[in-house]
Amino acid sequence: MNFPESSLRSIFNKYPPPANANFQYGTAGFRLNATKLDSIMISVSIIAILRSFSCNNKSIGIMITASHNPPIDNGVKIIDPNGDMLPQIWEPIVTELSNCTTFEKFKDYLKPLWNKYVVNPNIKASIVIARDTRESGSRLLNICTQLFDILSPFVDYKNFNELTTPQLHYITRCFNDKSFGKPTEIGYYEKLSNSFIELLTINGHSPNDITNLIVDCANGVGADKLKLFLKSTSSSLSNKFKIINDETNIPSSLNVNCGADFVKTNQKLPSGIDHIEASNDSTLCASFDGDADRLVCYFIDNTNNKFTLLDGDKIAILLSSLISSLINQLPQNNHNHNKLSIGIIQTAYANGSSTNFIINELNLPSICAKTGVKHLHHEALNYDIGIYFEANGHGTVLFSENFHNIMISLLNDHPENISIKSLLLLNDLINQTVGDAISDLLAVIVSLSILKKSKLQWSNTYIDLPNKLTKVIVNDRNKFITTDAERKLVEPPIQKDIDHLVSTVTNGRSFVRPSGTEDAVRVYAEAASVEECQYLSNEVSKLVINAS
Ligand SMILES: CC(=O)N[C@H]1[C@@H](OP(=O)(O)O)O[C@H](CO)[C@@H](O)[C@@H]1O
Ligand SMILES: [Mg+2]
Repeated sequence: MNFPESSLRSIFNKYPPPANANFQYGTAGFRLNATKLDSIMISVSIIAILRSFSCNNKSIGIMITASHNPPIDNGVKIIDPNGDMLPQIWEPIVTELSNCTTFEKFKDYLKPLWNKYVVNPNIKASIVIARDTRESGSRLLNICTQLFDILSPFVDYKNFNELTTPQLHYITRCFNDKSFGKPTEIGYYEKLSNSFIELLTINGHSPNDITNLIVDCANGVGADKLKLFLKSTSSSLSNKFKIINDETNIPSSLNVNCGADFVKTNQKLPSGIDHIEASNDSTLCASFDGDADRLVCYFIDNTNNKFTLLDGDKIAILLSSLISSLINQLPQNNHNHNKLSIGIIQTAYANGSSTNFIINELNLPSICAKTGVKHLHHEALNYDIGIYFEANGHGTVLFSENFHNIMISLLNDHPENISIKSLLLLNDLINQTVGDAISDLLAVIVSLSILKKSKLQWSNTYIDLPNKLTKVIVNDRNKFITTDAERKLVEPPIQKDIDHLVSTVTNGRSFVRPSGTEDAVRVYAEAASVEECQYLSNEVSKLVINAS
């Protein structure tokens, strides 16, 4: 009998769940007001231990963050051994355990799971844990480590303290696959730096001739980590970066009037960047979110004095253009690369113009996945090169083993070929586990350099259709049921009415779905003109309100 009942009872009683607990492990794990998370940390830590046992004692990650949410919130999510999200079948298990309000219920639910997975208690589970810079982070992390300490016969853990979310995803994967990289923060910087500098060099560039950058770090963990990255790499690179909103010592400033979500939602400069700076032809502005897994770029267009956003869709197109161009330049005497499949994964929130560009100009397949990066990631795994981005700036490029094998065999025959080498280096530069603001920004810089594109040319690749995203508060968002990658409503029965409204405007598109992270329903509308888009958005919102 190895179930550690008395240890669990003591920690459960120290951090009991509220009597009315109704928690849900959602799109981004648990995310709520930080004062409500104590008991959740216990459930998450135990499930992470069980998940490790169920994966032959591989290391599992626990990341404590609430990304772009306000400073008073926090959250926690579990990272699987290969660096991606906890598989969906485990989500209801974490949810159920977190909602056991008495120790008896908790024990009754947990014990069979424990007995199922902890079959060889002589081999320990392995956990890696980190947090962002939120004020509540160290207290919440300490609850997890208290649990690991009292369960020390069953679990080993390594506490990394502050990391960005993608750094912990990367490190979790490294713990389980030594060939992926060194499982340390320094190892992460080395991998990025070496591949970035070499990519520039072999393509005839140097860090001296890249664009100047102003990076808004949302006053979050990305600020400290970007500085450490720049310190660890060649000094001329740091001359190109101006880091702003880096006040990680003022936790109340996190994501306030700054960061990727603020810039994307408000379509304006964050605080800390003035209009003149952002108008400078030789400067590109970028924003991370609070845990540095999202990136958006932007500038003021001098030709019309307008704020110009380069969002996740534009980043996906830029990276796809580079990858397509490198693939087209591969040596022709070996046809293996014709077998490489490339897919671009978007969600319904991708601007219609970007989808048209992918299909008609890049001649690549565009796949629509459900909202939430785990869905996009999953789809991207179906391709040799799977490029996925949410419009809000979360995304990455996944390179398959087949891709790697083909490149290595091509390199054998053509050891000096720059396109082959560049593709292999991109595989190292771009975080293979999850969207990563630092890595994505470096990939953007490299793409602009190699493709010899200015930010204006990048922005003019295609012109976004006017679009509007609205939040509608309803009594019960769970009444809204969707199908077709969330593009159509099954319930309530208003899809026909939405279709009719869409048909009354030029190039119209609109869909309604319940948010997975907020208690609201989201209405998206796009059309050929701002007026038609506004009209469509208003009318569909009215339908939603009347139907709820
Ligand atoms: C329209 C939108 O931006 N939705 C966001 C938001 O999800 P919702 O389910 O829409 O609340 O938060 C998710 C987690 O951060 C992110 O993956 C997603 O893109
Ligand atoms: Mg984030």
